[in-house]
This record gives sequence, structure tokens and C-alpha cells, in this order.
Amino acid sequence: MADRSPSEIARETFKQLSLKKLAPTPENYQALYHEVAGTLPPAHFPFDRLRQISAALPAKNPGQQKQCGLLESAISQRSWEGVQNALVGYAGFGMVAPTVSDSGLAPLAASPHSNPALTPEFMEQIARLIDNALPALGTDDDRFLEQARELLAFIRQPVPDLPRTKTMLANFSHRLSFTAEDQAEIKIVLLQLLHLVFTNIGELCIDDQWLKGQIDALMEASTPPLSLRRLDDVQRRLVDVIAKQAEAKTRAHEAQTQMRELLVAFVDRLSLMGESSGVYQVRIEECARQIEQVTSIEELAPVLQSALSATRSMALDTQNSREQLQFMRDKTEQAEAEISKLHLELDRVSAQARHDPLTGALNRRGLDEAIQREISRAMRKDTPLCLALLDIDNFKKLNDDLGHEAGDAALTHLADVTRASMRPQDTLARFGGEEFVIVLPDTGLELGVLALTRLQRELTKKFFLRDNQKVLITFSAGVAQLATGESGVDCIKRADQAMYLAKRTGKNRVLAG
Ligand SMILES: Nc1nc2c(ncn2[C@@H]2O[C@H](COP(=O)(O)OP(=O)(O)OP(=O)(O)O)[C@@H](O)[C@H]2O)c(=O)[nH]1
Repeated sequence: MADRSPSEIARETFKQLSLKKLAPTPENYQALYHEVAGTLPPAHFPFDRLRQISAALPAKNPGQQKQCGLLESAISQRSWEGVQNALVGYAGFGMVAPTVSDSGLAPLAASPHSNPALTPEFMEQIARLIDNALPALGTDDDRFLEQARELLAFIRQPVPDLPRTKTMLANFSHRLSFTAEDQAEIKIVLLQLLHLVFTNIGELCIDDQWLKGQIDALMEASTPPLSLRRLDDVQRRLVDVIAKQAEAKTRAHEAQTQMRELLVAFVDRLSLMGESSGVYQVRIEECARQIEQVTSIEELAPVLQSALSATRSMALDTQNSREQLQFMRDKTEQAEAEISKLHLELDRVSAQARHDPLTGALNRRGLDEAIQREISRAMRKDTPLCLALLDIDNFKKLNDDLGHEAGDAALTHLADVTRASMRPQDTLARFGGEEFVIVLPDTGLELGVLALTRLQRELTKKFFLRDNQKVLITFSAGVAQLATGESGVDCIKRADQAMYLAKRTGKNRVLAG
């Protein structure tokens, strides 16, 4: 039998079908064929069931459509390997909701891990997302925190139940929306309160120009959009204001005590004068009475003597009082002069704290602190940091042509335009006369140069106006990116060299250092 050709086997198979009175179905034919040929029938391939599954699979995106096509063709070719590849490929194109299809079959993916998108890694990513978002939502709502903890514990299980995960996520998201809304509102109200406090402090110190300037800067710095750096700035300024107020309070207290002492001394002196003039009056009245009674010139002499001595002693008392009052007046004037000197000194020292009083930019001390902070941040986050040094071109000529006051206004204008055009996280500091440093976090050299070039353009658009005349301010700048292990001072030196080169090669340029 083994030597027979396929056509002979086929003929014999038909003969057997008729002899055994079997229906001529493909299955019967196949079974008899292998019996006649003496070969093994291939493993059963469930065409119909597989086609049903294939028909139940939604093809909602191009990836799924392609895999459905591949599945159909694998079924036609009876290729188990093809079927497996098509199904694995299909699962990679998104999670399918476990609904029942027209065919009456539930689609795949009832377990979270039958879809690669819901792998333990993916669930861990969701858990980390929640973990990281929690601190931003505050710790006031206990129920919300508890719900978050429950959800985290649940989705970190090895195989979390999918429908339960969905329900828990939906509940959490619902509560989260309220908590986030609350937090946003709290932030707004806190800011309003802060502004109210600043306004009040500002009104309390109308005579103190420096303090008023600080309050204005505080108001501006606490206006959204806020950033951690702007809040740092608010904090630094507030510390200065509080220190200044404490000193002013001590000073006022001292002055008050001194004035009170002077007043007490003055009142004492007045009553003494009153007393001595009362004694004088009694003695003079006595003299007058004696004069009325004298009968001879001899009797008059001792009375006159007594009147003279009373007058002399009154004159002496008056002289003493005048001297004492003069002394007190001198002392008061001296105290006043000392207080106003102290005031001036305090203004000067306070203004030097961290900000440049003219432009409101940080001063050298403030800059040192800001650079230190940004260097630590850049190292921690492994991000680039640039320092730019800019110097106004031909500033001496501007001063000479328009006056020193116009020069001051030009410096303020440059600082204002810079603050408006740089990012909130950038920091501006006045480095010296007409030199400024800009600290640019998260910025590589190329972007740093671009930022300064953009600032140049802004200055050509936002003119400095003097007596209704447009005055164009330009600057030359050098930008340096902080190298590993480099100090802020050395980085500024490199920026300074680049700026110097920009000056020497025509000004109004930005060069990388
Ligand atoms: N109005 C005003 N002028 C200042 C201030 N600080 C420094 N200056 C003046 O700035 C001028 C700087 O002059 P220079 O160093 O010669 O520089 P420049 O004229 O800008 O020349 P280049 O830098 O070469 O473009 C000096 O005249 C200083 O008096 C300030 O606070 N206010």
C-alpha cells in the first residue's frame, strides 16, 4: 500500500466511502484517505472556532486591522504559529474593553496581564505617578490620602483585578478633581492675603522710601505666574523688610524714651521756676509792705537790700533755668541729628542687603547667593547652567548727553525689559555700574546666546523714552556655560572675557565664552 501513488489512494478512498456508505464530507474523506494511505492524520485544526474569535476581535486602529488580517490568513493556512503571532501582535495595539460581541464571544484581555500595556511595570508607573502627585495636593484631606494609599497598595499587587482597578481609579480621580480644585483656590486666597499684608505694611511706612520700594517689589514678585525662584525672591525681600522694621521699631522706641526724659526734665524745671518766682513774689510783696511803713530813709536801706537780694536770686534762678533749657534743647537737637543719621545709615545698609535699590535687581551679595543655589540645583538635576554678563554700550555718552538722571532711568528701563522678556526662573543682578549678570538655569550655551540675542531684539522694540524722545539702548554680552567643578566667579570671568571681545569687535553683539 505504501508504494501507491496519491491518485490511486484517492480512487481507493472514494471506493471505501461508497462501500462504507459515508457522507462525502471533507472530514470523512480526510480520515479515510489517511487510513488507505497508512499515514497519520494531522492534528485537529479548529477553523470554525478560530474564525469566530477572529470575527469577534474589534479592529479599531490600523495596527489591530493589520493583525486581524494576519490572523485570518494564518487560520486559512492552518498555521498555529501564525495564529499565535497575530494574536500577540494584536494585543500590543491597545487594551480592548471586555464587552460581548455580536458573535456572543467575550473578546480577549479579561486579565490585566493579557494586555502588554497593563504589565506590572505599567501599573508601577501609575503608582509612581500618584505617589509623585500627592505632595502637590497637600495633606489636609485625610480621606483623600487614605484613598490614595488604598489605591497604591491595590495596584501594586502582583495581579490586580482589572475591573476593581478601574473602579478605584475612577473614584480616586473623582476625589482628586475636588482636592486639586481646593488646592488651587487655597493658593489664590493665600496670595490675596499676602498682597493684603504687603499693602498694609506699605501704608504703615509711607515715609520710608526704601521700604516702599521693597513692598512694591514684593507685590510684583508675588503676582502669578509664580515659580520657586520668585517665591525665593519674595522670601529674601520679606526677611530684609522684617529686619528693617525691627530696627526701625527699636530706633523709634529709643527716640521716644529720650523725648519722654526731656519732657519730664522740662516740666520739673518749669515747676521749679514757678516755685522760685512764687518765693520772689512773696519777698517783693513783703518789701512793698515794709516800704509803705518806713518813716525814714535809714529804715528803707535794709528793705531795699532785701528786695535787691530777692531780685538777684530770682535772676540767678532764671539764668540757671535758661542755661538748663538751652542744654536740653541742644541735647534734643543732637538726638534728632543722631536719629536722622542712623536713619540714613540704616537705609544704606538695608538697601545693600540683597537688592540694588535703583533697578530692583539683585546686588552682588544677592547674586552670589542665587548663583550658589543654581549651581547646587544644576548639579543635583544634572542640567546645564549659563551665566551671561551684559554691559550697556556707550553709557558714558548717554550720561553726558542726557544727564545722570536719564542714565539712571535707562538702567531701570533695561532691568524692566530684561525681567519682562526672560523666563520667570532666570535671575537678573546688577554686577556693577552699567553691568548686569543674568543667571539662566536649565540652559545650554547655544540657548543662552539665543536668549540674550532675543533680549537685544526686545530692546529695539521697547524704546527708552526721554523727554518724548526714543533713545535706543544696546548692550554687548558674553555668555558662558558653567563647566563641571567650575566656580560661579570663574564662569563670570569667562562671560566677561567674551563680553569684552564683543565690545572690541563692534559692540551690540552677544558672544559665547
Ligand atoms: N547714570 C548712571 N551712570 C552710571 C552709574 N554707574 C556707572 N555709571 C556711568 O557709566 C559710565 C560707564 O562708562 P564706560 O565704562 O566708559 O563705558 P561706556 O561709555 O558704556 O563705553 P563702552 O562700555 O565701551 O560701550 C560712566 O560714565 C559711569 O559714571 C549709575 O548708577 N547711574
